[in-house]
Amino acid sequence: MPISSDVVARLDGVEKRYNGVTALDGVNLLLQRGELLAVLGPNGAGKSTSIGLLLGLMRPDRGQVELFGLDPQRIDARRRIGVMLQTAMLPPTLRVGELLRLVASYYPQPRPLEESAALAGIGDLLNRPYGKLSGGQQRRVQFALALCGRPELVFLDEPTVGMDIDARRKLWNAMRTLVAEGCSVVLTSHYLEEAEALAQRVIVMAKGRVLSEGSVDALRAQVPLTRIRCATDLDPAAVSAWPQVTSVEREGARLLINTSEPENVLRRLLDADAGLGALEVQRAGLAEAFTELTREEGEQQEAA
Ligand SMILES: Nc1ncnc2c1ncn2[C@@H]1O[C@H](COP(=O)(O)OP(=O)(O)OP(=O)(O)O)[C@@H](O)[C@H]1O
Repeated sequence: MPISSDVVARLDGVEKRYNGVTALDGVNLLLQRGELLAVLGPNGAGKSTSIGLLLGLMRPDRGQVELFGLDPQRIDARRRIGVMLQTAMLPPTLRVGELLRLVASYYPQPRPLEESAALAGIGDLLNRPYGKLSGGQQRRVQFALALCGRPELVFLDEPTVGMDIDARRKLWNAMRTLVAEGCSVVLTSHYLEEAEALAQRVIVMAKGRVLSEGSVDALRAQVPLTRIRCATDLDPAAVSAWPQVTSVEREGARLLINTSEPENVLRRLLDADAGLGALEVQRAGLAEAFTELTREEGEQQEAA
């Protein structure tokens, strides 16, 4: 079947094993032009392996891998991507401006240096040797290197680890700018709020398989939980035995209740405790959906 030119990256029925360990077990993934796809999953889920295959760093045992419809090891495919991996080995004595010029020279139509520096918020670091920067500053330089070639597709593997909140927000804005320019982004992250804030589409992986795929809203809807928080003297163990209560935690004087039937549980709470106060009711976020999905997967595998 011909692949639409809007597909920039594709894994099709991909299997990958390392000495008997199955890292990917039949993974399908399509990335469209101009979308930000977040790949989520617990440690060992297969996220880095999926990215490594798309970067041509390794070959699949089965299935097909394509970048812009080409073999990912082809130079004409690689010139269209930018990459920020979890670890970067960059020469510590080179100044940031020199590094940016060097990496930009690999690309046919790079961004002007000032534009890359402004997007990554490193305008004041250009004359500093890379090795003398803080961890968070180095991450911002690595981000600038990923986007300096004006790539059509950027891979960001846990890009905001080690950044303070301000730097993280700035990087989020820069990612939004890239996407607005039509660039596609593959983002892996352990910060679920990052996926929630940025992603058009989310893939949840566990144990080498894709468990769920869709928008953040669709993923949330798969786990229709509501979170009730209130100050009460009720016994958490008793509340957790009520029907449709998924979990109960104590947070100081408050209880945190997850439920699929918030109206019924609220009615019962108010009846049971006339002194109940500080009530908050909130739809569960991506974090709860993600925990629920990966927990179910673990239980199914244990039962099998
Ligand atoms: N080079 C390797 N040799 C042997 N096993 C490997 C190798 N790389 C990955 N694995 C195994 O493959 C599986 C998937 O690993 P992968 O690094 O893709 O997961 P991940 O989702 O990126 O995890 P993390 O969130 O911890 O980065 C794991 O069981 C891992 O131990």
